[in-house]
Amino acid sequence: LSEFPVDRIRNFCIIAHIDHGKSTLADRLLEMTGAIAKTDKNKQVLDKLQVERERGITVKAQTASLFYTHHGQQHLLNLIDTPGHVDFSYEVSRSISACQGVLLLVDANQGIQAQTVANFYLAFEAQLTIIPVINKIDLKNADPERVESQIENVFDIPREDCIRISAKLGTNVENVLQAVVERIPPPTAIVHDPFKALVFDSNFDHYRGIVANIAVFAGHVKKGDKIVSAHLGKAYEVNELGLLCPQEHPTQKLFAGQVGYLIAGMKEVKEAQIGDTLYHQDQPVEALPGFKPAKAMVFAGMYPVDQSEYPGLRSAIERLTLNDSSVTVQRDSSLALGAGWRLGFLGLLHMEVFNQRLEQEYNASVIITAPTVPYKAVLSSAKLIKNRRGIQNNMMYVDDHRVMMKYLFPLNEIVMDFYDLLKSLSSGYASFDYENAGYQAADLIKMDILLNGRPVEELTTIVHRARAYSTGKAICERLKDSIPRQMFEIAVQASIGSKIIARETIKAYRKNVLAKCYGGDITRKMKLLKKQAEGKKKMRRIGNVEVPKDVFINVLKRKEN
Ligand SMILES: Nc1nc2c(ncn2[C@@H]2O[C@H](COP(=O)(O)OP(=O)(O)OP(=O)(O)O)[C@@H](O)[C@H]2O)c(=O)[nH]1
Repeated sequence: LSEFPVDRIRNFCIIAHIDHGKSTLADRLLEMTGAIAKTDKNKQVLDKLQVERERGITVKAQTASLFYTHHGQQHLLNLIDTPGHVDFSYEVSRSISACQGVLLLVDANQGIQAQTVANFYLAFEAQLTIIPVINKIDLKNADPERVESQIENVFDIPREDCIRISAKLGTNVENVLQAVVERIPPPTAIVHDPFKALVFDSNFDHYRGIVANIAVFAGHVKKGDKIVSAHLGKAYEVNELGLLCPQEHPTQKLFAGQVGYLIAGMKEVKEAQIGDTLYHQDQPVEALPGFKPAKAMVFAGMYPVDQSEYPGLRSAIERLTLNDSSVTVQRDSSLALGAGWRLGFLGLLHMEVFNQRLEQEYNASVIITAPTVPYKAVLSSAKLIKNRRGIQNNMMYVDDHRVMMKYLFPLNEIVMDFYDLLKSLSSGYASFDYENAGYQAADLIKMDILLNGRPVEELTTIVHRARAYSTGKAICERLKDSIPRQMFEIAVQASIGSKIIARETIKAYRKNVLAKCYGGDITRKMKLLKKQAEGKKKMRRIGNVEVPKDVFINVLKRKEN
């Protein structure tokens, strides 16, 4: 690929509420531009991570360069697929910074939802061209008329701008490609200026070191060039670069306006900061503004199951945070668990996904403590919504049937399971998004959970005084259900200071794994014992009690009717 005329380049992403069909539309766009073969097996091709495939959600933004001929002229369209879940909105804002336009995708049946609004404002504030696309018009209950009215009401975009499609069947998807070329402006990149690129994503490859995804804002870069990263001022030689189609496609050069990948002998995670600027060694440029650091909302301790695994886990966490820079990491240590880290996440799903990626991509086994939210402490010594200490702030009608309400909530009330509950109470109709509203004074106390008298650090929580008894009781009951019976009786207690406020008992029981091996087959015996020992690795010892490690998260999820 030689230099591509900048006026025939378009950088865009698809933004939408979760499940409105971004990844499916991306599949169709890839097929129609020949980036991937057209088969019925193309399902969410850009969702490459194992966790994405298992959960059916997009976690990481992915990039693909597509070639599309419009009025006889070849255009280069750089598509960035973005995640829809509220916990991953940081990825959305990063993607947007490399684009000039967005496809705002709305489900023809569900209409505008919480993340549709949040993502719209991200794009709107960045002054991008917004193309409204109404998806799933093939559904029996599709009501594109109504969704167009919502788009007019809420976003002030004329209904004539909307494109009605079915990403699943491919209906009208060609019109989307045309609109991308016709409505979105090309990047304002200048090919003759000195090279300047934004690192908008990076990941660690076991064989090649750090692979940075870059958007070239000016000039060009080629193999063998000496480049500098503005953040550390360190120089590197470019070993490889190319386009993402969506597979890596090595090229000789990358030019202004293009988006691609670059490998330049960066070995350490801190060398490829997301938001960093790259330039030629002999032609320094002013660094780009970079990104606002993501604000962690949920914190949890993370420890190796065995302290000997500490160094391995440290490098796994470092490499994974390179690919997910919204996670904050601080070293921490605990009497019971040894050396570890305190990690900050954007939400609970984010934390679970991070944990799963550590296990799947880095083969790491970790103990994660119960998540907490930040509190500011002063030391001296209605439904669902009323239950969660919510205060209504404002309300706006999206159309006759839908209302958007804003509430002020204590973060700890919504972090664990509010989203799941809201969904089930409203049969899936309600949707939810949040932003930080600052600290507020509240009557909070510290509650400990004890197993046979030993406090379980990971389950210590801060609760509202009025809710201490019911929460303590519920946690004890859930612990009783989730801790397997052991050879002795276990007392499960909740306490405030020295006062016990709830108690459950787990009866004794002996699990003899050898019971089924009648005779003396020693290898079989060893196998079973080894299996049991491996099972125990997933356990954490508190005093003499073995606790399965997933208990720590599950126990704190509330179940309300
Ligand atoms: N009937 C119908 N179903 C569709 C259409 N487009 C997508 N879907 C379905 O909607 C579901 C969600 O689609 P995805 O493409 O995974 O949605 P997404 O917005 O990428 O979801 P996240 O990446 O998790 O945010 C899948 O089951 C798709 O098959 C469509 O045009 N018609």
